[in-house]
Amino acid sequence: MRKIIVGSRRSQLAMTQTKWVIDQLKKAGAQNEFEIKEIVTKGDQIVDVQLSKVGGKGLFVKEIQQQMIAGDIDFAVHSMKDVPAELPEELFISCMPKRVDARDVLICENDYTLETLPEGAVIGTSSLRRGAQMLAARPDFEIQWIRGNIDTRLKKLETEKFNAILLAKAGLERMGWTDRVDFEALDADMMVPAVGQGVLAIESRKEDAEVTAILQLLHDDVTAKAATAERTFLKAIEGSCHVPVGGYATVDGDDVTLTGLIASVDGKEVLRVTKTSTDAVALGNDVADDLLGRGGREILASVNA
Ligand SMILES: NCc1[nH]cc(CCC(=O)O)c1CC(=O)O
Repeated sequence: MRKIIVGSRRSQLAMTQTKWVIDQLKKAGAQNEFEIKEIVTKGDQIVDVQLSKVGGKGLFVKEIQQQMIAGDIDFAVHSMKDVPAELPEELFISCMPKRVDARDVLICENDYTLETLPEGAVIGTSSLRRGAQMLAARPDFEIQWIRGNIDTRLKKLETEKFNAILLAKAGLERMGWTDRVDFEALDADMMVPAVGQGVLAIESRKEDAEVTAILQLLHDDVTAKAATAERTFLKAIEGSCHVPVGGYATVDGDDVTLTGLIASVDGKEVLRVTKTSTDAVALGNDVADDLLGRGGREILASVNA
């Protein structure tokens, strides 16, 4: 029986996700031996810089992809959110396990809530999307950049000037920390989640039929349909990580409903479009076209200028 080598970033979240996938594969009947190979990516080495300024999310996956193409690892578990729209020719997302809660959460100091946070409260986030939507709801807030893994950010809430921080609920859940911290889940209408948030994307080589078959054990079609709509949307607007962009799809029977969002960094302009279709790809493109036509193009141009 072939031993499967699984590449993983060294971060706590990445290792937890990778171990979870291996565990689930075994529970679903995979007989193989799995070995985790830790990979330290450029993205992991850079701290305290706003990520969009140093090359963006792709930093976390590029080196993993290179090792996969070279055959040094057989698959890797990514947060879908961190996977760029375009993959290398040799690779594909062969499995998306069932999505967890896609919403963002607000974690406040001193038992504050979104309602009771004082005027001018300092909110920590590393996401332009979260910052812009927060400012749209509460223009008096001050957004401050915060980086580091989830644990580091939670510590910074205690030790630094932040009154609250914003995180993905999925990260807290996967770490098993939903009991450790008090959080307020933000409605997806008020805070449109990031494309792919809450989804795990397992990447492998297209030609590796054996690994593809094993990973199918965990694949969830509903999740894949929603992720397809969201990622088609993201690709169609050619959104970079320099622009606040969100996309969130839900599936009900054959229907997919997608909300796309483009906002200015200061949250003064927020464009949102929601549409439903049975065709996830057509829907992603349709929502993108609509948003671009309604002023999204101008926002993107002004940020990229
Ligand atoms: N940007 C980092 C990142 N990448 C994936 C998650 C966890 C959420 C997910 O899997 O979608 C997080 C943490 C966060 O955004 O709070």
